[in-house]
Amino acid sequence: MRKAAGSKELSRLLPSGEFSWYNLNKCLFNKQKFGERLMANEKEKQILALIKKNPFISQNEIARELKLSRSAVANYISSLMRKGEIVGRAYILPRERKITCIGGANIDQKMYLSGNIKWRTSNPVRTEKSLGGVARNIAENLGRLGAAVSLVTALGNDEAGKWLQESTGAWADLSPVMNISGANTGHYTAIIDGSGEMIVALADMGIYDRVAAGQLAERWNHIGSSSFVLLDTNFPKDVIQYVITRCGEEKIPLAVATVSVPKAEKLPEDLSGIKLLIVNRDEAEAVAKTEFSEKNPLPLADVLFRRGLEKLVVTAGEKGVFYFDRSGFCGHLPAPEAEVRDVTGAGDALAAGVIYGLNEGKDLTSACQIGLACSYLTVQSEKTVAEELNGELLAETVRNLWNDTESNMEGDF
Ligand SMILES: Nc1ncnc2c1ncn2[C@@H]1O[C@H](COP(=O)(O)OP(=O)(O)O)[C@@H](O)[C@H]1O
Ligand SMILES: O=c1[nH]cc([C@@H]2O[C@H](COP(=O)(O)O)[C@@H](O)[C@H]2O)c(=O)[nH]1
Repeated sequence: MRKAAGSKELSRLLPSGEFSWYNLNKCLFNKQKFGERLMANEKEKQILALIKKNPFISQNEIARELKLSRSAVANYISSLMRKGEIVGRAYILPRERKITCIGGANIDQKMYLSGNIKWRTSNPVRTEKSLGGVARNIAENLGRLGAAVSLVTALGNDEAGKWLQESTGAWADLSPVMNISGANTGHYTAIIDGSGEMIVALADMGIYDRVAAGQLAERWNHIGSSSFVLLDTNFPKDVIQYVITRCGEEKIPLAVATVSVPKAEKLPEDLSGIKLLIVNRDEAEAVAKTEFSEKNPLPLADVLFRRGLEKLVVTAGEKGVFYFDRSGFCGHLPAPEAEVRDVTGAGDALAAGVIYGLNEGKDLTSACQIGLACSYLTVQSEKTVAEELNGELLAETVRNLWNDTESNMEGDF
């Protein structure tokens, strides 16, 4: 028989399977220690189960799941390593240069009037269908530019979901898509007047309310290895909060595009964790609860920086973009004059271009020029994402539009 173990040695013996009567008897002399040990064993078992399920799980994730502090998790893991229950760590690969877009994928139905709308009577229109959804549009734009991109969205098991899956699969990795049974894929209906401007749009997107933070957590292996994440505000508030918190904790650059005024209001008070917020003027006012003035937009930017935001891009239709960095740098670039056919998707194209530029290491001014070039191509197309967009056309458009312009227009209001 083994030599009697002291209480310290005992703690090493207990979980390793060598649980003899002798050891147990010794334990009974120290009931309190034994009780603590059992609790520790329970936690260690739970930690082991989580690691078996996901060998890449981080200590922060374990801590969150088991409601422990990260340092307590670290202690349990050291103990498990000493006992040989964990023999080493999974290799952590460098972040891939992959952009993950999280949010909506819809079918867009656009009704084109030949002139102005006449209310309370029927108006003749021409109807077109195309693929939409802010996160999906941004993913397709990025894919067309040649970026490695993936899309985390929610699709119904219907014809629309099938169409979205088949067509967007050409531009983005759709392996993290969530299929929601019994829900209709999102639909967006817009009425466009004779000048290409949207008069009103209707969003039938109840499917996004079925998305829960747990579904994002299950996909975090995929999301967490991205070099940039884009989140739109289609999903519920707690899902938005979850992505912002995790990207902040794990220092993953996160851009948020706000979708619409009602959906912009889902953003939390604390914006730390967001590297870049892309909003139009109305959405900017809704998030900041402050008036946006083109002559002096700094007070609005300042409100958002005080809430933890790092960079802000405000799109202003034909007036172009206003951009700001918490460091105090800011600028304005007008939109290139274009023959507008349909503005749908122009904001998403702009967001895609800015994210593409930042992911390529460009400064904010150059990234905004890339964004404006993308939206310039989009407003001239009836499609929500310009079909002719590719890396070469973008480079040529940027050269043609910005070659003779001073690119750094700091403080120019
Ligand atoms: N009438 C227009 N003429 C030229 N460019 C436009 C026009 N409308 C929009 N754009 C371009 O699309 C971008 C986004 O448009 P905006 O209307 O601000 O956003 P959203 O479509 O998201 O509401 C603008 O910054 C601009 O570059
Ligand atoms: O509540 C929403 N409204 C609209 C969209 C999408 O927004 C796009 C239009 O973008 P923009 O605002 O840039 O025109 C459309 O493809 C539409 O499907 C969305 O995802 N969620």
